[in-house]
Parts: sequence; C-alpha cells; structure tokens
Amino acid sequence: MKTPAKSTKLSSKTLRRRAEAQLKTQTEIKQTIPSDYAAKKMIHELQVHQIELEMQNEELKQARIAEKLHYRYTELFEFAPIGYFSFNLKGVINQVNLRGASLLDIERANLVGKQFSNCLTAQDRNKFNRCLAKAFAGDGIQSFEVLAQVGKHKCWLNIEANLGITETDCLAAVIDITDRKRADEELLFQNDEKGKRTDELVIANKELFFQNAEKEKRVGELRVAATVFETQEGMFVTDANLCILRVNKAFTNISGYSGEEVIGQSPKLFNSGRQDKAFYKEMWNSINTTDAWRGEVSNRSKSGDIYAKNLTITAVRDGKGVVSNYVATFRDITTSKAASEKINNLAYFDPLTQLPNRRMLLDSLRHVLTISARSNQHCALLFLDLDNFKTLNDTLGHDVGDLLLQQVATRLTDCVREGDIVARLGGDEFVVLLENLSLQAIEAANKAKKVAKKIIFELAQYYQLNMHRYHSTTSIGVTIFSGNETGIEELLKQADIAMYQSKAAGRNTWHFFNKTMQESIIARADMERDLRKAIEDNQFQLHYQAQVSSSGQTLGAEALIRWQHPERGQVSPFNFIPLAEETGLILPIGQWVLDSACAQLKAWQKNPLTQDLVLAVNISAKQLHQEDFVEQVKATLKRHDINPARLKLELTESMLVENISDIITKMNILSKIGISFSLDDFGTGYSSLQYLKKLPLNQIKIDQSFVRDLITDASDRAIVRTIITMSHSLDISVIAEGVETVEERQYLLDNGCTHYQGYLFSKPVPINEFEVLLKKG
Ligand SMILES: Nc1nc2c(ncn2[C@@H]2O[C@H](COP(=O)(O)O[C@H]3[C@@H](O)[C@H](n4cnc5c(=O)[nH]c(N)nc54)O[C@@H]3COP(=O)(O)O)[C@@H](O)[C@H]2O)c(=O)[nH]1
Repeated sequence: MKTPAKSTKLSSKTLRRRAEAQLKTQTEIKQTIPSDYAAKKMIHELQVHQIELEMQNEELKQARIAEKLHYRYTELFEFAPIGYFSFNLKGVINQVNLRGASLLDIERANLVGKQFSNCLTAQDRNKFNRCLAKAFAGDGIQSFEVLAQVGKHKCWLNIEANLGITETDCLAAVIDITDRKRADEELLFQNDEKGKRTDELVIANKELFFQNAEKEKRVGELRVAATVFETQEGMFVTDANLCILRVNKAFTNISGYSGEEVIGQSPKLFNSGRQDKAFYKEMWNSINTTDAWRGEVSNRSKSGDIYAKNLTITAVRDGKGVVSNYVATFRDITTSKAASEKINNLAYFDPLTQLPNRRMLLDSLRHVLTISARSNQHCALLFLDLDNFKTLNDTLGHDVGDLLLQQVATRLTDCVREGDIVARLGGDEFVVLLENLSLQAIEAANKAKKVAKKIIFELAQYYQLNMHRYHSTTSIGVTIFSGNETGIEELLKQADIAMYQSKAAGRNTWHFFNKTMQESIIARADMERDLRKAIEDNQFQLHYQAQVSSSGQTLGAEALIRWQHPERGQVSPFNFIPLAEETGLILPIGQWVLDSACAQLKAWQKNPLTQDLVLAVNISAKQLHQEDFVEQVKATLKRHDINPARLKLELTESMLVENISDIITKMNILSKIGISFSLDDFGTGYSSLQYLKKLPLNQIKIDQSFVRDLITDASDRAIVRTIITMSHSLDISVIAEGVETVEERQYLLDNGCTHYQGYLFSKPVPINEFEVLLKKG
C-alpha cells in the first residue's frame, strides 16, 4: 500500500504572496485600513500575517484530513476480509494485505517479491499464469479458482484479477472458497447419494412392479387355465396310472358321462372297439417317446353311440421328469367329418350317378400313369358317349334322361373289375379306366376290346325309365397307354377322337384311337380356324351355274359358294360346307350367300337380259331351323329391294327329317310372298311322299348321282323316270343336275324332264363369265 502524499509546507515567500493576493480581494478588510502609512503598513502586515496564519491552519487541517484518510484507507486495505495482491507481469507479489498473507499462512514480508504461483498446487500454476497474462493483456477482469498449498493443507482460492490504473501491475482480490467448495462437494456427494438412493428406489419399484405383474400373470394364467379347462373341447386329466381325476363340462356334453361317473375310472370305458391293438400300441409309443399323441379315434358315448373325435393326449412330467398326469383334450368331429365327407363327395363325385367326376378321374389317371411308368403295364382309357341322348332328354324330359344316366352308371360299374374306374365326365359322357391289362400292348388291346364289347352289349339292353321302356346305345373310343409319356388330357383327347370315329361309323360301336384319325381331327381344327378367318376377311365368292330349259334358254342359275383360301387356293364347298354346318359357321356364311345372291338379283333386275332370271340359293338345315329364318330372308329381300319371285331356295331332303311342321310353316310364309322352293339331291335320302304333298315345293332336283350313270345303269334310269313321273303327278317342276352329255339330256327330255343344270351347259363360273355366256345365248 502506498503512503499518502504529505502536505508540503509552503515557503514563506509563497505564503506571503498568496496572502497578499487574497488580501486584495477582501474589501471589508481594506475599508478598515487606517490612513497613516506606518499604521497602514503594520495593519497590512498584520492582515497578511493573519491570512498567512489562516492559510497555514487550513493547510494543516487539510494535511490532517489526508492523514486521517490515509490511515482509514490503510486500515481498510489491511484488515479487509479479502486478500488483495498486486502482481507484476511475472506474477511476483509487489504488495499484499494482511488478509492476503493470512490466506496463504505466510508472513507478509516473506511474500513480497515472491512468485505467487509457488503458493499454488502444481496443476493450477499454469492456470494462474494464463489468467494473469490475460489480465495484463487488457482482457478485463479474470475470475478463476485455484487450489493453493497452504502449509500441509490445501485451500481453494477464488481470484479476480484486473490490470491496475498505471498498467504496470495487476491487482487481484483473493478469497478463500474452501468452505464453499467443500459445501458444494458435500452437496454434490449428497446429490449423488440422493441419486443413488433414487435409483435404488426406482429399481425397488421396478422389482415391486415386476413382482406384481408376475403375480397378476400367475393369477391370469390360473384364470386362463380354468377357462381353458372349461372350453368347448372335452378334457379329462388322469394320473400316471390312467385313473381319471378330473373332467370338464364339454367332456360331459360330448360323452354323456358326468364327472362322478368317470372319476376314478380308466379311459378304456370309452373304447368303441373300432381301433385295434396296433393302433393303441402306436399311440402309446408316441406318448412314451414324445410325451404327446394326436389323432382321430372313434369312442362310445354313455348312450352307446359311436362318435369320432380329434384327440390329443399330453403327458405331464413333475420336477424330476416323471410322468405325473396325462391330459386328454378332444373335439367331437362327427358332424364336421360328415360335412367334409359331403364336400369331398361333391368335389370328387358326380351327385347324380355317385360315380367319380372329372376331377377324381384326372387324379386317378395321374396315379395310374405313375404306377404304369414303374410297372410297364398297359392300361386302357375308354371314352363313352350315349347315342341320341339329347333326343331322349328333348322328348321324355330331363328326369327320364337322369334315370337313364343312373342306370348306365350301374351297368358300367358291373362291366368292370373292382379297382377299375368308371367316371362320369358330364352330360352323357362316361370314362372307363382299365388298369394293369398286360405288359403286351396287343394283349391289353384285346382285353380292352372285350370290355368295350361287353359295355356295348350291356348298355344296349332295354332300360325301364319310369313308364318308358327305352333302348339306348353307346359309342366308345379306346386308347391304350403305358407309362406317362402321353399326358392325361392327351389320352382323353385320343379316346374322344376314337369315340367320334365310332359315332361317324354309325354309332353303337367302338374304335381304337389311331394317329391318322388324330391327324384328320387336327386338320379339321385348322380348317375351322381358317374358316372363321375367311368370314372375317371375306374370302368367299359366288359362282353361277346356269339352269337351262329344253330349248337351251337360260332360265336362271344356281349360286355356288367358292372359298379362295390365301394358302390352300380354292377350297371346294364339299370340304368346308359340312364343317361349317357342324360348327354353326354356316349361319354367317349362309347369310353372306343370301345377301350376295340378292345383291346380284338387284343388279340383274336393271337389265332386260337378266331381269327374269331366277337365282337358286342353297339353304342349310341349320339356317332353316333358326327361329327367325323367315324374318332374316324377308329382311334381306327388303334390304336389296328385289322381287321375291326371282329367288329360289334349295333345300335338301335330309333337312326334312326334323321338325317338319315348323319347316312347312316357314316355307308357306315365304312361298306366299313369292319365293320358290326346290328340293335338292332328290332320291338320295329318306323321301316320304307324305310330306312331299304338304310342302309348298316348286321344283324337285334329280340328284346328279342318278344322272351320272343314266345311260349305262338301268336302275338309275328307272329312278329318274319315277322321280319325273311323281313330280308331274304332284304338279311340281323337275330339274336334273349333273347333266354332262347330250345323251343324258336327251334321255331326260324324252322322259319329260325339261330343265337341266350341268357341265353340258356350263360349269359354275364367276359372274362376269356367266354374263358373257348369257350374252352369247
Ligand atoms: N349350304 C350351301 N351349300 C352350298 C353352297 N354352295 C355350294 N354348296 C354345296 O356344296 C356342295 C358342293 O358344291 P359344288 O362343289 O359347287 O358342286 C356343285 C356343282 O359344281 C356340281 N355340279 C353341277 N353340275 C355338275 C356336273 O355336270 N358334273 C359334276 N361332276 N358336278 C356338277 O354339283 C354341285 C351342285 O350341288 P347342288 O347344290 O346339290 O346342286 C354341294 O352340295 C352344294 O350344294 C352354298 O352357298 N350354301
């Protein structure tokens, strides 16, 4: 601490001068100055001296105040409760108050001139030096805590250091914060302890919570166990000796036995006798080795009824691993079993005949193919289709049809060995699968042939269908196979193809499948595909063949369709019309022909040379049997606005077998509006004079098969003459087709046939050629 500056005593000269200066400013003193010089001077001297005295007094007074202040300040400095230090740049103590020295417990005199950092613990010395340097650098007050080595003790000091006013030293206030530090540490420790205790409390809480949860769980488990025991499933518990200890309500419901009736008894009480010893042996084997068994058993209820149940037996072991109990749970599956059997039946059996259905057949075939692949045994697949079944259904009704199917099923089953499969595919189609016929294909075929013959014979026997005695036949296709090289669908197709051959061969017979037959079927499928495309792409054309009178005049023409196939060239109607009829494609084709013919008639109507020509159009059975056939024809006529008298529809004899009354009605309607009818291929079919009379026919066409050998064949001549005579007697005009020679024409003319069609006059030709011929006359 610096000593305050002492009051410097004024020199007498200075004092005199100041007193003189002050006297000049004191007017009241001047007024009292006497006029006498000496007196004046003395008074002046006295006055100056008085002022000098006053000034000295004042100076003394000020010095005393300063001294007092100094001591006060020193007192404050020395006895302040804070240690004050002054350090130089190197950290050497310049000054220190008493508190500072006592903080470090070192005599003040021993501190001044020493490094302060020497009083600190080694680890805090750098910290002190760093902070001191910052203070000297003018970084403001540096506040930091250091640990000082005070004698044998350590003491925490808080230092606040700042650069002094002179900037030559650094002033620092130092306080002992050891107690606070300890209190902090204590607090920290206590907090730590508190934290630890809180953690322990949390753990304890958790443990308690877990214990409660466990308890809850166990209570819940017991509740669940109790509930489970009383579920829909029957349950009983036995001891290790199979003595029943407990049963649940469902047990009583299912078995009919109350708890009292069975507790203490053995489960043998429920035996139905349907399971043999081996069954139980296997069951106990499983329980003894795996502690469980699951399966289906039939048991006897108290009432004596047998019921099926799904049973699970579980062995319960005690802590030592010894079986203490057995728990049996079971469900009555009598109803669900019956239901699943029913479902299975519906899925795999035909409900009408109870025979396996298509799905079951396919499954069986798959199995047979696998077995055959291993054994090399030949098997046979017979595909059956009842002949004219549709007619029976249509005439006597479906109920009667169903009766026939049922009886057929029984007869078929009787025709084959046990193990062979008879299945119904649907409708009137059945399949017979004959297994393990022979290692030799020939022998297998012979055996299959025998079965096929037997089936043909048995199915051809009379059936009693309610009130009706009915005769039916069947067509069979047979394919022989061995191994699994040919797929299931392929085998069915082969047998089907063979069956169609039997149909084509007149029905009521059997045929073996052969490759040629398959090829023709494939060709037919190709043709059908092409025919559909032909309709879409309009690949058809009409050719016209003249119909002439005995004088050679062209009365009209027959429109004959031609198919210009993009790859095959011209396809004959002989090849595609039958297929079109079978597939129904004849309907769009027939309509196209009718439309084209009418369009041609419309064109002819405008020309005097052609306006009287009659155009004959072939109508197929399918077309004629359409319900709206009449409307279609009328609409076509209207669309083209042509005279109906110029249109002639050619029907064939064979078309007149079915629904004759409907045909007559249709013909009559069309006939009334002027359309004429010609009966084609006459003599080749089943001609009944009976219906001939009823039909509104305008013309009969003698089939070319009778004309072809007319000159050489007497019977053809006789037929032709008969047809001509009959036509005349029915007052129907007659035309002969296929007239190729003058002799044929002459014979026909000589016998009264005056209209002809044939190569002698013209082949069927395109319209432009036909019109050229017309012009030529
Ligand atoms: N439903 C429809 N059937 C049609 C249609 N167009 C033809 N057909 C029928 O196709 C069969 C074959 O007809 P096509 O090959 O045209 O044969 C006809 C004539 O070309 C042939 N013919 C005529 N004259 C002679 C002859 O002197 N010699 C000889 N070898 N053949 C001759 O006869 C067939 C005429 O048949 P038809 O109808 O019976 O008068 C045939 O059955 C056609 O009916 C059609 O558009 N729709």
